[in-house]
Amino acid sequence: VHRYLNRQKLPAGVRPLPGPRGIPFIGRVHDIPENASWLKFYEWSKEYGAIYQMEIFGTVHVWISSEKVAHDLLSKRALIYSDRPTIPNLPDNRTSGDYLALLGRTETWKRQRKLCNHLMHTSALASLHSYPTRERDRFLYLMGSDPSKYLEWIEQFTSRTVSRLSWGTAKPAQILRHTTFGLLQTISPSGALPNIISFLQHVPLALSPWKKKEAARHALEDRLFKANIDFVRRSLESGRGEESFVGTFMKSQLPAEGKDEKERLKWGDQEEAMHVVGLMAIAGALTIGSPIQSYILAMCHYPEAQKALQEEIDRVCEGRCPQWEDREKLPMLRAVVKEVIRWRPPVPTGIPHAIEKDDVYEGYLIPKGATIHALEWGITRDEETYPCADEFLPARWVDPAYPTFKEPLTQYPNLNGFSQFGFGRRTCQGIPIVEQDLFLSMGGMAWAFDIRKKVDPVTGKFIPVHWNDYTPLLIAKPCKFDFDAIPRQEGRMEELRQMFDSAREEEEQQDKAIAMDISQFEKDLGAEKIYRDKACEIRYADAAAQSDELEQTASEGSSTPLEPGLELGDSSSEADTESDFGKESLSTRMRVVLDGRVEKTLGIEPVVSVTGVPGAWKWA
Ligand code: HEM
Repeated sequence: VHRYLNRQKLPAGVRPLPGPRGIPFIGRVHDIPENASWLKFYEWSKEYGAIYQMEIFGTVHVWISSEKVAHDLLSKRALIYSDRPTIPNLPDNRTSGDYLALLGRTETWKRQRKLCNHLMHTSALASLHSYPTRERDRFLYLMGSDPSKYLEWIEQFTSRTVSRLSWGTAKPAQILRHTTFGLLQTISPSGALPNIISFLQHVPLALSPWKKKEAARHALEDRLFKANIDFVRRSLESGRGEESFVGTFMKSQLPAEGKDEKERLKWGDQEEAMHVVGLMAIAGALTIGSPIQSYILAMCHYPEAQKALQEEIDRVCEGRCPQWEDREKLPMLRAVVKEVIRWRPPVPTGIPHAIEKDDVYEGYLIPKGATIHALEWGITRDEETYPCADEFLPARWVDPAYPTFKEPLTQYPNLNGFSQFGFGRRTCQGIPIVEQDLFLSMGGMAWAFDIRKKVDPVTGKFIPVHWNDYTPLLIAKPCKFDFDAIPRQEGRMEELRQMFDSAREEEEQQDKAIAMDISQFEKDLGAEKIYRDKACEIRYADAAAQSDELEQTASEGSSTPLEPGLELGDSSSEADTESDFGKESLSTRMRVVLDGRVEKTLGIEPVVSVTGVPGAWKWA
């Protein structure tokens, strides 16, 4: 009926957009695959064109697979294309002010966007950039110690870095991971049924498993953000705290001589800053792991690209690990960063916009209220802009033979204005963080390791690595695969260990000055999860110190002494990664090993008593 009435209203010469015809009422929901839906949307673009529409449960969805069309509409006509659709599983997303990226085009959104921009530029680029470097140093050593746990190390790297940037401490990182991956499920089309069958949003709380789960998750997130704000306030009062986004906000609120009162209060109140910084932390914890994982996947399939990158790093850095200050001299590293994002877009279906008024584009009607998707996957497959689009080809950014080449190479390629960060007034505000985290982590891995497919010890052949199996949520990440990360030179692990130790010492010094107490969250996640981060660190540091001994004991079989340290149950090592979120089976097995004997098998309670407050851990 909706379609029929709309057709009656079309002015002369205006047609509805082409697209796959749907079944009455449900539309086209039946043949959207649960996995890699972007491939299906892209396939339809081949049939119906760079802009087409389809209906799902009465809502018109418009899919755009061309950068030009996306710019024509989302950037040039931003006045009417900058709203966000309602997310059925989070129906107050447009008004509540909790998540800036999901807010409708309201005054709250405008104010929050300005604050986010202000915080990013006043603090991230100035004094905070030692955090990503320190966390990168820590990450490289953990990767080298046990590459099979790469998902855990990457998630620790991204969530710890963004926690430190946001609140000046890495302590909230584990809980942030937990609440953030829950939010991703809440908002993803394939994460919760009401997002597809939208009338399910009207099921009352008492009967809706999705609403109950989201309410519990949100309550935990709220407590975490309040505790973080409280910690930053105490840090500032004590004069011993570290720099952070929230710290920058609080300082801007302080009255000072000569400071105009209107200027002082223009960024909104503390509650609002809490949500803006919270969203920045959520975005950082959610997204940056995707390209880091895709980098490893690319290196498994393109060893020659890895060689070219290593050649540049070795030549420019003369044997040392690349630093952020080297960026002008490392165009190939910047090209690899950009190409990873193009090759495997982290947000392949884009974050949808909503249109506020009927519009006509090249004779086609785009109806008011439609959900508009810039299909990032499709945009990156455009052969005119990206010849051999399916290939991982960093040279396209630094070789004049390709259409994407741009000079000067001291500045380009970079991520500013890249289609993969969206369009118009809603473009991503996290690019400075993304650029730095990826430059440091990918550059560090290329310097430290040869990444390659694992060799099967029986057949002597490479174990196959998938080409394009990705997780189905809004932020897509490669499904787990096996690979080797082999230190490139003798002594490199020792160098990594020293970098790790110095990062850890620095953090311990900071914690000694003032540490955040996260014990109030033990009952929410279990102490094991919260403190695992610290425990892994100690275990791996100890393990490396005795690497010779370890090699020996491994060859001697099970009767040999165990190495000292804290052992975590196998399933716990990845229990909090995105793919495992929501599974209730948390391993609580922890063993303390001293003098080669199991001293104690610990559950949640004893762990607390052994570790004490985080930061006060002492290995006896
Ligand atoms: C690889 C990492 C990332 C990718 C690929 C990415 C991509 C995107 C995309 C596609 C959008 C939607 C743009 C649109 O609607 O047109 C977006 C929005 C946003 N991103 Fe990112 N992002 C990343 C990391 C980050 C980080 C680390 C932050 C931290 C500050 C961040 C903050 C934001 C914000 C605040 C918005 C919402 C802007 C608005 O709605 O007004 N992003 N991002």
